[in-house]
Amino acid sequence: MIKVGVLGAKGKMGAQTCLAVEDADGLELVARLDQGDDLEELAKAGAQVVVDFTRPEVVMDNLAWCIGHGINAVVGTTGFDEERLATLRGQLDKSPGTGVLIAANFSIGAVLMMQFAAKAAKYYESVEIVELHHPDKVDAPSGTARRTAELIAAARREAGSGPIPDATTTGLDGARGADVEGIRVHGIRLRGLVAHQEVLLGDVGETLTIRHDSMHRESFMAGVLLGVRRIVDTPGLTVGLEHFLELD
Ligand SMILES: NC(=O)C1=CN([C@@H]2O[C@H](COP(=O)(O)OP(=O)(O)OC[C@H]3O[C@@H](n4cnc5c(N)ncnc54)[C@H](OP(=O)(O)O)[C@@H]3O)[C@@H](O)[C@H]2O)C=CC1
Ligand SMILES: O=C(O)C1=N[C@H](C(=O)O)C[C@H](O)C1
Repeated sequence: MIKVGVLGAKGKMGAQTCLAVEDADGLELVARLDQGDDLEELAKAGAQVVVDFTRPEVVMDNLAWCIGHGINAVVGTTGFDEERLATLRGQLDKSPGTGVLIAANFSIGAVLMMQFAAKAAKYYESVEIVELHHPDKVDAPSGTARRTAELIAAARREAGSGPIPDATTTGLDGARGADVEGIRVHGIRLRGLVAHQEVLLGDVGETLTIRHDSMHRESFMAGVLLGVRRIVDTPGLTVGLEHFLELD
């Protein structure tokens, strides 16, 4: 049995994760912590893996504590950039044997959407991302959109693609979305939505749209459970659930 603790257990994703872990073979839910709870409870409960679905502003402190205590972590919380990842690598170097998985999105379909978009990106002159979420989301752009843009930008750099055409010289602030490594990302917040994303690619005479929709938070749970099962044998930092899916 793998002993699992959940951070952010009263939140939307944390609560769903507790249900999934309780139902899963080979996993035991030993701690549910939320805002104001003492992280020491995780150690007292013997947690081997902590799943973090909290907030971008607290996740780094949570991870420093987990790594310092040699507890593996599966992280869905957003807000990761290269600087944060480098900090984690440095902490993990001092705690050999401990593993951390950072996954912008645990839905298998969303992982595929990101991979397909990165693969398609070099064939099209234009590419933009539209992410659509529930209005209670605190961060924008979404972690998924940011990661998708980074993957697309890397693929285009590798292929030697030119700049994306855009003749805009005047406009209102925000009208062309956020710029993530040269890729435009647009955010929609709408009651009724959960988590959705479109990657639009265009070239002369044609467009390709790659869209993924999470209609329920259960869509993330297969990926979370896979992450929990794999991270106990995967020391160091893993960025992206694709590394635990045999995609090639
Ligand atoms: N990777 C993925 O597949 C997915 C990632 N996410 C990401 O996960 C994160 C959480 O999303 P969601 O569940 O919707 O958000 P919620 O706001 O519903 O839940 C977050 C929970 O964490 C609690 N919390 C805040 N600070 C701490 C702390 N220091 N220790 C423990 N708990 C704390 C919050 O309490 P309080 O409300 O009192 O602050 C709240 O209960 C977001 O960053 C979101 O983008 C979401 C869906 C899928
Ligand atoms: O806050 C959410 O809901 C989600 N957050 C993640 C993100 O920012 O990409 C994953 C998914 O989009 C749902």
